[in-house]
Amino acid sequence: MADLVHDKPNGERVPTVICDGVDIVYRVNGTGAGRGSATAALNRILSRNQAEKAAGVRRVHAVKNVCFTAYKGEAIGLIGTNGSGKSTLLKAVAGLLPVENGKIYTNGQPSLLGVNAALMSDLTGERNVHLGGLAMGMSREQVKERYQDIVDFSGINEKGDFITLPMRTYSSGMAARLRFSIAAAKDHDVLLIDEALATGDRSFQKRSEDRIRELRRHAGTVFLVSHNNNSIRDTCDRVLWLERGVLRMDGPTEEVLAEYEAFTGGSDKPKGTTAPRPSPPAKPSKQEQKQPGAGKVPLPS
Ligand SMILES: Nc1ncnc2c1ncn2[C@@H]1O[C@H](COP(=O)(O)OP(=O)(O)OP(=O)(O)O)[C@@H](O)[C@H]1O
Repeated sequence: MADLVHDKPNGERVPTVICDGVDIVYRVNGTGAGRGSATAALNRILSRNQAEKAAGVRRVHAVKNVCFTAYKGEAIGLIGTNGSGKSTLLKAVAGLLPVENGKIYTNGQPSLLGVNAALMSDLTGERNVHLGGLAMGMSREQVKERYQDIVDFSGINEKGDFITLPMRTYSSGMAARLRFSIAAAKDHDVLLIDEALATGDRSFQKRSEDRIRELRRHAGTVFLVSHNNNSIRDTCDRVLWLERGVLRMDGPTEEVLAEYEAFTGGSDKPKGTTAPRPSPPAKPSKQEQKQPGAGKVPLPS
């Protein structure tokens, strides 16, 4: 990953993430074919692809030739039906997955906040706030200073003194709220949020959305993966729509959501899931037209 320029005094938009022709491929071992030393010997003389085939490695091409540029101050929604590559792309931007082809450039440190982000279930919420804060790069003093705000934001203590109980006693929603609150306590250069808003009650979602807006004001870039189109509407001004690993559309939230909702019939499942149907034509947005490679790409059949 390369570092980009930090600030432009002439008011030009500052890029924070550039994805340039990114392909991401998972390799799944143990899908049945050859084993043992004969295979190992064969692997040495075959090309990588042939060797993987011989060893029973299945390739899952999760993200295909994705190009976009994100700028400081943007909140970008990532949408698409199940298995379309949203989480995979987010992990790659966070630097947690290698790319097969292409490049990802980031300006500043990306932080991935997933609902599965690891906190220690045997430790109390309080300890997790401290450890989580340190793990995100806050100093001890900063964590101490922000501790009460984090707990208040999470709402964990609204129904009793839960913060001093081990996290294994929390409901999944409570745990997800605490994770979000810890991550949101810091100003991030690039904050990547995977479904965090899907958990928690409406008032917590509202607080989270407000906090995302605040993070944007502090000049970061926020990516939000969500199946909740209303959260995307309330939070994001730009949306990337991935379908079967391909960037299908990149543009203003309303334009992209309108096409997406026509495609899915308003829900997250494409209409007529029993038989494949041709997708409706979607116009590239003005923004897409300006950004090479960020336009609509035909889906593979
Ligand atoms: N660890 C993995 N190993 C192999 N294949 C994987 C792995 N993780 C994801 N995939 C595959 O990659 C593709 C994209 O998955 P991904 O989780 O990125 O989709 P998604 O859009 O985030 O889905 P969802 O909306 O259901 O969370 C899917 O085909 C999935 O089966």
